[in-house]
Amino acid sequence: MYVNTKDILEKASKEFYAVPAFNINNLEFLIAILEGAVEKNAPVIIETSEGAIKYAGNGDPIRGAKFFVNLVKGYADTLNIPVALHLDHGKNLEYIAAAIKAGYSSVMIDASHEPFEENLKITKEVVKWAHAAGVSVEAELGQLAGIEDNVSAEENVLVDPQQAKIFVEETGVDFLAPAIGTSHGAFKFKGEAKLDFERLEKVKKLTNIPLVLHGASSVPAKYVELAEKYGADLGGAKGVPAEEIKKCVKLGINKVNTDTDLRIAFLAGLRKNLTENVKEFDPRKYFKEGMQFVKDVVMDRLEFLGASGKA
Ligand SMILES: O=C(COP(=O)(O)O)N(O)CCCOP(=O)(O)O
Ligand SMILES: [Zn+2]
Repeated sequence: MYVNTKDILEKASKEFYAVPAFNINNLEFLIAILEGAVEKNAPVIIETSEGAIKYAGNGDPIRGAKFFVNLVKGYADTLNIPVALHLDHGKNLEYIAAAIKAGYSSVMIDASHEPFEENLKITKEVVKWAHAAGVSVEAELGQLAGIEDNVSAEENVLVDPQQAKIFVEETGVDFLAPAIGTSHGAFKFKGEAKLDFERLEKVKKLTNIPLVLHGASSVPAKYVELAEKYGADLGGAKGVPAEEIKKCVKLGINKVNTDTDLRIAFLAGLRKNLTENVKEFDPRKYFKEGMQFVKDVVMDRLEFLGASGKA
């Protein structure tokens, strides 16, 4: 069933587990994610960035947002697990408006690149707007480095826990993404993973709302190696070890953003399938292996985050 993200996350926050938020850009990832969540009897959050909405709507935010609401809501309403649809890294008010209007469960207003006061002001506005439409809101404090399509920043700026307390009180935001050292994409960390657990613990104590971990892909070696075996070049790919993510969940992370892991798993399956079936030209066949690998990553993540059986 199609639900509000806040309902999923408040339950997770109370019971100290986390729910993965998986990014999609197409039908195949959505099917693989939802079927994995059904198999694990788990709640799941589907999220689309502005880049995904632009891609699905061929540049038109209203078309792209409506496309995803109809696709996700249509599929979710036939299932007995809670499914929410979230706008990830909303920066452009046109996209945020399109998502709210189309019927997204929640939106992220990402004004983390702005000075604190400006981020607070913009977030407060969006919260008023979204809440009036029954839509919950995520915001970000501090900045993640790293690069994905539309989401990039030069360097990490870690969250200030005292600022987080003021920010949550003043804006009424429903869940918060504190930057604690992760980064987007497949090439995280120069050396060893370094997450600021102390800072995270302080933010949870001072805000007491569901928290979000961005840049949380683990970049599993098995899929990197398989993709490279069939011609990909992912040299130096490195993610967040699962154990570090589990520690973050214990300290109050309840939404875990995962995009890169699905991309690499799908890439490995697609490259393998196309190489081994040179005569195949039916996408319903040559996408299957990549979809299965995505489903495997989804089920593994639901398990280790403690979301399995929580539907
Ligand atoms: O936090 C994450 C994903 O982190 P990951 O790269 O570690 O999976 N996200 O918010 C996903 C951002 C995707 O943006 P785009 O569609 O523009 O490429
Ligand atoms: Zn992110």
